[in-house]
Amino acid sequence: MFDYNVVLIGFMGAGKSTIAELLRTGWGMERIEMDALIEEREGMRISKIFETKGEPYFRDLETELLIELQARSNAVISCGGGVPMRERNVAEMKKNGRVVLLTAHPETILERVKDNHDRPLIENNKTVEGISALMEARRERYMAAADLVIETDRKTGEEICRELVEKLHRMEEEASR
Ligand SMILES: Nc1ncnc2c1ncn2[C@@H]1O[C@H](COP(=O)(O)OP(=O)(O)O)[C@@H](O)[C@H]1O
Ligand SMILES: O=C(O)C1=C[C@@H](OP(=O)(O)O)[C@@H](O)[C@H](O)C1
Ligand SMILES: [Mg+2]
Repeated sequence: MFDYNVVLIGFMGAGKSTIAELLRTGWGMERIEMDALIEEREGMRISKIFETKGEPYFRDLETELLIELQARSNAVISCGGGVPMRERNVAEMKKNGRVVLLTAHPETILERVKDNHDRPLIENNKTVEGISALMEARRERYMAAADLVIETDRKTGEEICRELVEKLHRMEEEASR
């Protein structure tokens, strides 16, 4: 469908993994889930990697994986929420990808993540205030990395996918004019 990768970024719970799966099933794109690949290779859940090896170790794995993924195309790459915080990572994802930022308000995020316990960075402060603070700290880098921004509050996954595909096609048309 695309001759590049679609790279999904955004805060935890913005819907990156969900939208990647829908683009796989509904649009036939190959789905690459960075967190799942890292878990598989390390033989450990993300929370266990943070606990036993530390966050910097995990961040290095993310960078190595992104570099490796540049060999792909027409894949949807679902990043972990922290990936765009490293400038090097953003440079990598832009080499062969269009970067799509999914956003949602902290209240929506809290509702979506409250019953999941595999997000170590928010596990100890799962409140609107805690989520807002981390979101604010990340906003600037997220926006700087994005080629396209899609708000996800009160939209279904299918609606978000349709909007994403339409906007990317429109971007291509405009670029080719
Ligand atoms: N548009 C949406 N509307 C309602 N719930 C959603 C939506 N997108 C994702 N979710 C739910 O929110 C939770 C987190 O989504 P996920 O795709 O894992 O986010 P991310 O990968 O960005 O952390 C999941 O339970 C998912 O089913
Ligand atoms: O925002 C982050 O720093 C993280 C987000 C998580 O992925 P999701 O965004 O898919 O929850 C996961 O990579 C890890 O817990 C760190
Ligand atoms: Mg995810």
